[in-house]
Amino acid sequence: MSPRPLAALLPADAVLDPRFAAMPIVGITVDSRAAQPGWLFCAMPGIKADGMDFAAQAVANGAVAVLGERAAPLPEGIAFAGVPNARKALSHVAAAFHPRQPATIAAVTGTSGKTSVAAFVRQIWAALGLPAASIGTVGLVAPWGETYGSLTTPDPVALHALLDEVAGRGVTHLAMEASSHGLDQHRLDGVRLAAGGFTNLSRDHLDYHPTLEAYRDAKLRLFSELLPPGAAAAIETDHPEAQAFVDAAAARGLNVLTVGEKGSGIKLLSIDVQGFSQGLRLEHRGAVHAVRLPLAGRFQVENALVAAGLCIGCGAEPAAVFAALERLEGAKGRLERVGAVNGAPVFVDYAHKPDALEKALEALRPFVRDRLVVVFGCGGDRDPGKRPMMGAIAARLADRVIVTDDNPRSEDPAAIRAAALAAAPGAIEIGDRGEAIRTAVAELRPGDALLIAGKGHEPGQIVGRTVLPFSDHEVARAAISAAGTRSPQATGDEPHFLPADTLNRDQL
Ligand SMILES: CC(=O)N[C@H]1[C@@H](OP(=O)(O)OP(=O)(O)OC[C@H]2O[C@@H](n3ccc(=O)[nH]c3=O)[C@H](O)[C@@H]2O)O[C@H](CO)[C@@H](O)[C@@H]1O[C@H](C)C(=O)N[C@@H](C)C(=O)N[C@H](CCC(=O)O)C(=O)O
Ligand SMILES: Nc1ncnc2c1ncn2[C@@H]1O[C@H](COP(=O)(O)OP(=O)(O)OP(=O)(O)O)[C@@H](O)[C@H]1O
Ligand SMILES: N[C@H](CCC[C@H](N)C(=O)O)C(=O)O
Ligand SMILES: [Mg+2]
Repeated sequence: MSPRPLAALLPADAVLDPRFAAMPIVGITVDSRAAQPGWLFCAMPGIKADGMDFAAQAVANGAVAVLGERAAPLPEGIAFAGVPNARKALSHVAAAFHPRQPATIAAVTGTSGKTSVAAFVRQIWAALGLPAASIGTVGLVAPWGETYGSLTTPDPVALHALLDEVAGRGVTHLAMEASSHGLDQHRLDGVRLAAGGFTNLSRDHLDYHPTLEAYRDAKLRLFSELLPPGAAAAIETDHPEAQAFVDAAAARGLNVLTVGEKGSGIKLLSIDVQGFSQGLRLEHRGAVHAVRLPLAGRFQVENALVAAGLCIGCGAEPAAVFAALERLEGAKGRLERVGAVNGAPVFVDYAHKPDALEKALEALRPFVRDRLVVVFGCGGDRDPGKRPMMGAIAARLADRVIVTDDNPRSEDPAAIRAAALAAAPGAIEIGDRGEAIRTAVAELRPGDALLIAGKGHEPGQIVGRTVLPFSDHEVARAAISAAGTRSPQATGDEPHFLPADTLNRDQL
């Protein structure tokens, strides 16, 4: 990056000694360990630490300026920029340092469905011939390839570097996920948003947010503070929590488009389940559109409509948007069929919270003649209240439950499993996730279906501080081929318990 004068990077409420206004800044960071000569170190008051305590280390590494909420002793010649809110200021600085952004950016929030909606919005735009990308839990997905990132909403420095890069490479349309952490920590405050979407709200992240209300308020920020008046808001209105989002959006002067059975922007008139596809009748501005959505599960209808609403809200032609829904592909690891044993399909899914697990199991039930089997676990260092709830949902909605490890992180994996097992009578326990998947696959009979939930696209398993390479896809595929070679009657791909004429094999 070319150097920028320090004053040009700072928000209007920053206080800076004018001597330093023209100081050239060649890089920015929030991590003292990453600071380099000529950089600005932004000291964040964190959850575990206060970044200002590391200002001296940043300076020792070459930082020439420090931004923060409180002054700390700094050597002569080092600039200090005082700001009232360091996280807000960081977003401003990052956006000023990496100035390019795609012209049209849509952000989606909600407890479940963000990754799916972001993928769908990107696919719809691409189908309309627009250079489109998405940023979220599965990383950056761009016309030239995919780059995995670790956060759903990257921190502002990483986020704006990415926005600048994709805009520079010709992307004009970008869909991104707005996580509650990201909204709460002002990670998106520097993003120029054209539209915002809301899917649903249920229990999640209560290890971080003190209450469900605080969690909801973080998500509301997208509509009440971040989207500029006149921007579009696509809101799924079939959930009771939706009203608060509609009210916030209306109060902000947004162009609200509600979607769903109760929606008035895109009204869902009917759903006709056709194998793993769904025939939808939709009403938009008085016209009725018939759409064959090539995805299973009621929840994917919700996601597809929010995505359509975002694209229409950003100016796309409605009929072309509805036509594009017919070619949507599910996001990686979201109710993704990875193969079949004895005709029993095996799905990898990212449900790691109660509502998502419930929706994923409900989505598969219509396709099961004998047993619905689920393998799942719960993440360590995350809201422990989710564990018994997920155990109870699995026991209620599946016929065979295997409780295994997800990402134990710093916790004792056996204690995490015990919390889920306590609410799941009849469940069996197999801690080793690979072994749990192999056991479930080996037992599959005609008429069964298997859901492997919780890790979706994740390429590793976090145990302690180590990330061990692990992929549900790879383990499941290996187990399926091992079962296939053992079982003479295995047919490979046909889930023969479904009427053949209702099948859409591409999506199975
Ligand atoms: C809980 C959480 O959100 N933490 C985020 C937060 O870190 P923090 O406030 O805890 O940082 P801290 O450890 O207290 O340190 C304070 C500051 O001192 C700095 N520091 C620290 C040590 C040092 O030697 N030198 C130094 O400069 C740190 O860089 C930091 O800026 O701010 C950091 C950037 O400023 C984020 O990288 C970090 O995300 C961590 C890695 C994380 O795991 N976040 C997850 C929970 C998260 O954000 N998840 C959401 C939701 C996912 C979803 O459900 O979809 C996401 O968007 O991914
Ligand atoms: N609209 C929805 N309602 C309920 N459950 C959903 C919905 N969409 C997806 N799910 C379930 O939640 C899981 C995660 O979906 P997705 O990755 O699209 O959501 P997300 O909001 O990005 O989640 P995360 O915050 O964990 O990244 C899916 O695998 C599926 O089980
Ligand atoms: N972004 C989510 C991902 C959870 C994934 C799940 N596999 C788990 O580890 O709980 C989180 O950090 O809470
Ligand atoms: Mg996500």
